[in-house]
Amino acid sequence: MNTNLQEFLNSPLAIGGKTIANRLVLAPMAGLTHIAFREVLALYGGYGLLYTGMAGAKSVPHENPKVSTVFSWREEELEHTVCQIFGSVPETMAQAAQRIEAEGFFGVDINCGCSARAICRYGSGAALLAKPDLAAQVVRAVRKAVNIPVIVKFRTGWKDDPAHAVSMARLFRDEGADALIFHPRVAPDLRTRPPKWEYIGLVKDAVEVPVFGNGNVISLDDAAKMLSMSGCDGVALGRIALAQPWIMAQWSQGMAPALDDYKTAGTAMASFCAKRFEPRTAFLRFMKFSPYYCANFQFGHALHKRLFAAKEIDNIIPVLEDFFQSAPPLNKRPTPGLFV
Ligand SMILES: Cc1cc2nc3c(=O)[nH]c(=O)nc-3n(C[C@H](O)[C@H](O)[C@H](O)COP(=O)(O)O)c2cc1C
Repeated sequence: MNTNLQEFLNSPLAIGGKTIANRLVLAPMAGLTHIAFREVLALYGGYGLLYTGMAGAKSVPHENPKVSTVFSWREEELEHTVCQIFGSVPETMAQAAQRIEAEGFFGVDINCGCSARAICRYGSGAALLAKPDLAAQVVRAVRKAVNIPVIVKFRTGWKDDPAHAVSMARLFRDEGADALIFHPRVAPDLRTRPPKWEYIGLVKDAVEVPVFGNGNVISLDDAAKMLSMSGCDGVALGRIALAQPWIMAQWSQGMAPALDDYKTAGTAMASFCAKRFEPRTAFLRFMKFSPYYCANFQFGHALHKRLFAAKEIDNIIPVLEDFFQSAPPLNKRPTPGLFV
């Protein structure tokens, strides 16, 4: 373990009027970074910030946290959890941000990166990168509405043009964003081509607010390379945190995972999904997590099939118990076909 890197990851960082204790952040992932998965992460710790999945700004003011699968939390995680919203109407985004502040979240994040058709169709997510004036109005309205940190997560844009990313970063900063998470891929590219980490340095150099780099960081070497290439202030981890929920504790605190941790993470995810969601939703949420988790194992495809065939959340733990009987061999890096 590189002690300088570990020290850096554990160094505090000011975001707006608040400070995070550690530079590793869970990236938002819809249907995945929900209350149950964040409880799995909390078994290990090692992070500075957690994220919800994206929540529709229109529905946030009316959400009931007791039944919502997106807008729900544990009290003890609120102070280090950011709620991400998507939308394109400045007043609606501002109202959602006010509810998020009133509930006690660390901050609010504006989604300017999601390129799914269902989101972009209404001008939200990455569609805002094609409309800088509207994006500016959205960030301005949210900034005016709340005192908590405002973060913007965004991509390069719709073309492979780093100058556009730099100008959007300046625009977000000018409108009052306290930090940025930058995923240097063009919007139409889901995750097929590698992200261009060299663009992260351009964004970092353009603004004074903290910039978190994101995209394809799987190993500690990847994190070290992204940080040294770009000088960014921290790293946001998506899929690897799903596959290995201890990864942030491993990198920042030297936790050493054993095969038992793989079993514990899977069984904890199944029981926390069962505790938080209705049985059908619990099973679907577990199955959304399953490919990333199964990507850890040499026979991951077979495990994924067995979990799917289990059909109900209550049948998941017995499948996992059986799978771990034979000390399943691990992959060095997650299987690409599952880790999508
Ligand atoms: C299934 C899935 C859902 C995602 N949902 C969101 C989302 O709700 N909001 C967002 O800003 N990014 C979302 N992302 C993008 C991730 O936050 C992250 O930018 C991307 O996965 C690249 O990081 P990684 O290589 O560390 O996974 C999602 C990614 C995945 C795989």
